[in-house]
Amino acid sequence: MSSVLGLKCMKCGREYDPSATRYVCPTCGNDGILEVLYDYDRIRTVLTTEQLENDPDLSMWRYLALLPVEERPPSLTLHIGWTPLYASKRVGPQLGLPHVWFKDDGRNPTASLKDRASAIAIAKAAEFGEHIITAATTGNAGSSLAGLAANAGVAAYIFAPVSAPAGKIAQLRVFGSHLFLVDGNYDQAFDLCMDATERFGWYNRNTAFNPYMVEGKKTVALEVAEQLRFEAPDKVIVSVGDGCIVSGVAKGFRDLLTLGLIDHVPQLIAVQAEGCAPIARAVISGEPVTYLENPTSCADSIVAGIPRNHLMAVRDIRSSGGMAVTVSDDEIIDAIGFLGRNEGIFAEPAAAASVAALRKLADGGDVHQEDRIVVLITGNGLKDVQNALKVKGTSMTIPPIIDAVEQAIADGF
Ligand SMILES: Cc1ncc(COP(=O)(O)O)c(C=O)c1O
Ligand SMILES: N[C@@H](CCOP(=O)(O)O)C(=O)O
Repeated sequence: MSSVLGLKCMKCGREYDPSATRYVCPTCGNDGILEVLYDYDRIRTVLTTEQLENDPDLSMWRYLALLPVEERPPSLTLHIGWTPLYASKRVGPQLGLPHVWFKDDGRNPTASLKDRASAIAIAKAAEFGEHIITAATTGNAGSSLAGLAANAGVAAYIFAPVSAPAGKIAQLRVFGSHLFLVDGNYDQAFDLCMDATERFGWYNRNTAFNPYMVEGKKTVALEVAEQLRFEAPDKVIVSVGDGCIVSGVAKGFRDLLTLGLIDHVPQLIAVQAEGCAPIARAVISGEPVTYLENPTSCADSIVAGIPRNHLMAVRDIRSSGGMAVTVSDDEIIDAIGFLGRNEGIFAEPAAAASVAALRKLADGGDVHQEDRIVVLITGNGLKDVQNALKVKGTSMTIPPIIDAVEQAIADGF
């Protein structure tokens, strides 16, 4: 049985019955993003540390009591969540930070954190009796929905910019989605997807518009807390595009605080690329978000000039006592190699942006030796090999002759 009490508009505060309202606040429109309200008194009786310790289900569904679904969708058998939280072996120590962890969400079935939200989309579509689900995407949300839809046996209609990285487009094709490659950017693909949804009546997974996506994304925070034995970290570094993951992380920690399972919400450090930083700039300046018409960055996943969840994201970053950082494309590419060769973790550019931020914060004295810091690795590097190849590695081309190897080694290779 779901513990959802209702949906509350973050703008006007009106509350709605989830059986009558599916998406945004009917009064405030698209700015009226709805937040899911829970019966925490009931959840407190079923979600305890003892219950979790004895739960053999090592996936996101171990937190079912804190999710807005009736049941784990029987049709969805892919393993989602409970991704590794690695204590940093060399990156943290090299930066003078002995307490750093990487949460490797690239280990999800379609290789990004987005699977957590898509799983909830599959579950809600089943509850509503919908068989076609749609999403706009820079590549990850769409390939995630496509993969999970293929597993669950429902259809996915996806709108992605034609410039999306080849690995993500390959996933979208392989998973059999109905793929519209939009000759425009992500923001335009989003608007088109919304128009199409209205015309064709599909179930809409789109960020912010669908109030349940944040709930799926929050499971990453629930896992981090449990993996740290409910000693919440001091800081969590999150790369930000539309601002839905960062709000999910905030919601997850807030839920645990309300349940008395942790004693504080970590400071959220939002990271954006210099070429697309509307949320970061708003957090830094204290001004409202200004949209960008031509955002650019190699970190395609966080290129959202019109961040759809900005109101909630800015609120959540500020109320956590957090901050925002911007990083350049060069710093991002460099961070892919820094993380890869020091930890053996392969991050796509948007995910490596968090590592670039950690480095910048350490260099600037904005994080400290005693800080317990979790860095979210939100997507796997194999999704974007073209950018990964910009990392300077140690390779040389040789003829297939042993003497060539000997010579190379003698030369110090
Ligand atoms: C790998 C990766 N990192 C970070 C983000 C940013 O998430 P959000 O758009 O919810 O801020 C995304 C997608 O949006 C992503 O795919
Ligand atoms: N960058 C995102 C855009 C939308 O993601 P969502 O999960 O917030 O809908 C992507 O990965 O496609």
